[in-house]
Amino acid sequence: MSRKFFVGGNWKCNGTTEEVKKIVTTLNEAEVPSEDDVEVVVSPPFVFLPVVKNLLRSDFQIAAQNCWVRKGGAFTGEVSAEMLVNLGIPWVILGHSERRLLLNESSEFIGDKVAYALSMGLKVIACVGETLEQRESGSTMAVVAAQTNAIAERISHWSNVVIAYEPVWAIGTGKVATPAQAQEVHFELRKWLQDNSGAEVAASTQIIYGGSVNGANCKELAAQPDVDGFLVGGASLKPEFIDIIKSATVKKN
Ligand SMILES: O=C(CO)COP(=O)(O)O
Repeated sequence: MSRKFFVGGNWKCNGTTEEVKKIVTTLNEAEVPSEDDVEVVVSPPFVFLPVVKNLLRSDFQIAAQNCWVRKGGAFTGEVSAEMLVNLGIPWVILGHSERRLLLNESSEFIGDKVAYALSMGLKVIACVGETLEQRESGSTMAVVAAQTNAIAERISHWSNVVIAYEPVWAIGTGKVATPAQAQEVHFELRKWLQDNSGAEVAASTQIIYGGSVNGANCKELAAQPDVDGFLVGGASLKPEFIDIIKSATVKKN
C-alpha cells in the first residue's frame, strides 16, 4: 500500500497577523507537487486559524496545535475539538514534546485527547519521541513504543492518525537526526504497529519525521523508505518550506 507524502508546518507560538498573512501569500504563490502526491497541512496558533482558513489555498489544509481532552465547558483557556470542527479545521497536532515536557502532559492524557479528537471527526498528527538522555541510555524504542501504546489502547482505528516521530534532542537545535537514525526508529515503529495493530495499519499509517528539518536536509531524509514526510517547525515559517514540500518528488523517483 502506498502512503501519501505528508508535510506539516508547525508554526508553534509565533507570528503577528501581518507575518501570518505574508507566510500564507508565499504558500499560495508557490508551485508544488499536486495534492495527489503530497498532503500539506499548516498549523498556526489558535488565534490565527480563522484568518489562515480564509486566505489559504484550497489544496493545503490546516491543523490546530492542541485541543481539550473532552467536550468543552468550564475549562478556562482551553479550546475544544468541537470548536475546531465548527471552524472547519480538519486536523489537530497532539502530544507535541513541548506540551509533554513544558506542560507536563502525560502519555495517558494525550491518548485520551487523541481518542476524543478522533471521535469528533478530527484527524490527528500524534507526536512521539525520546529525549537525549533516553536515547543515550538506549531506551529510544521503549519510550516511543510506550507513547504510541497509550494512544493505541484508546483508539479503535488508525485511519485518521499520522504519527510524527520527533526526537526531542533534534527539535529547534539544528541537530537533525541522520537519515539512518530516522529510518531506524520509523522502521521499528512500523514494526510495532504491525505487531500490535496489524499489518494493514503498519502498511498504511504515515510516519513523518520532525526535528530541524530544512531545505537542505529534507531530500536525503525523504528518501528513507519508512519516512513518509515531515513535521517542520522553524523552517515552516520561511520560504524554504516550499523546498521541503517539493521533497515529495523524491518518493516518485
Ligand atoms: O517541533 C517540531 C515540529 O513540530 C520541529 O521543530 P524544528 O523544525 O524547529 O526543529
